[in-house]
Amino acid sequence: MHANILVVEDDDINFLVIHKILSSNYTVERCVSGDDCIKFCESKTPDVILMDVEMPGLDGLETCKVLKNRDVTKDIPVIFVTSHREDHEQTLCWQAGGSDFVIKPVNALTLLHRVGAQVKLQYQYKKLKKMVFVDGLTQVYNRHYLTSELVKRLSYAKRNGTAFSLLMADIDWFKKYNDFYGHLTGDECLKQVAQIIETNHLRGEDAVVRYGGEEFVCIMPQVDKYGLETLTNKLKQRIEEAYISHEGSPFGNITLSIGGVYSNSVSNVDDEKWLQAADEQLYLSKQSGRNCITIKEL
Ligand SMILES: Nc1nc2c(ncn2[C@@H]2O[C@H](COP(=O)(O)OP(=O)(O)OP(=O)(O)O)[C@@H](O)[C@H]2O)c(=O)[nH]1
Repeated sequence: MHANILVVEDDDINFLVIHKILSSNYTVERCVSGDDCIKFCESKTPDVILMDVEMPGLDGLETCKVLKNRDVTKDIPVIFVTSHREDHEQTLCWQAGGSDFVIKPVNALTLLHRVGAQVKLQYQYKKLKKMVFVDGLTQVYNRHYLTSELVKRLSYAKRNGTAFSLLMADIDWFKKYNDFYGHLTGDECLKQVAQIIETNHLRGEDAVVRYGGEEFVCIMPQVDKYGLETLTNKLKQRIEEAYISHEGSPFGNITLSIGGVYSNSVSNVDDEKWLQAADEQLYLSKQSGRNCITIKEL
């Protein structure tokens, strides 16, 4: 099972030993301090972290506590690497939120088994999460995901003073499409549209959600007004260029009406307000004749 392992270790020799043991089974990356590790996890999500307990600056226990307090990193299992064997030291590892620990000097087989167990658990956890949060027909996220993620993502953007955008897109005249082509072809059309929307979002942190029958929501952390305008225009164009024939529509092909809201520096973390504002913009697009985009600042 392939996985990315982050080793947080300030000592070169210790790192080389761990790297030698793990690198034939996993991709191994390194951070040399607690702060380095926290920064690393803001842009990447390792499957498992191997954390040295004793490091200058933020030690391994404190670093683990920070990771466990953040929504985006709290589910990454942390295995401590410690030279302490005392009961009290072991208790501290569990209390900091560690999933396991190995004693230095590390035994190669023990390390491989401990890491392997966490990788397997993480793989099963991700699979289960996908089943709960992914829409069966289109394979994009479902509404449960939006309910659980949107507030978290908005809070994160507010804490960091970053931009955020959200768009709501609805297929035009879709009832007529179903009436003309039948429900099964309608399902295929939904799958194709979902695919086009998803490939329009290349950043891993963007998320595409099937919000209703023929309605999709995209959440886009760190996307400002300019980014939202670019992405929505590109999406409208991509749907048009897919030329999905729609005899019941005055446009002759499948089109989208799009409503978008953005904040260049998030202050409002009320998810309902964001969705309602995007819905209002979508309504304006429908009112303006469909196949168009309406955007507003929140
Ligand atoms: N094939 C298929 N159709 C669906 C699914 N979910 C919802 N729909 C259909 O989507 C259609 C939505 O119709 P309306 O809400 O009237 O919207 P519309 O016809 O797209 O009209 P406008 O949005 O005003 O342009 C209904 O006919 C639903 O039955 C689905 O999973 N599969």
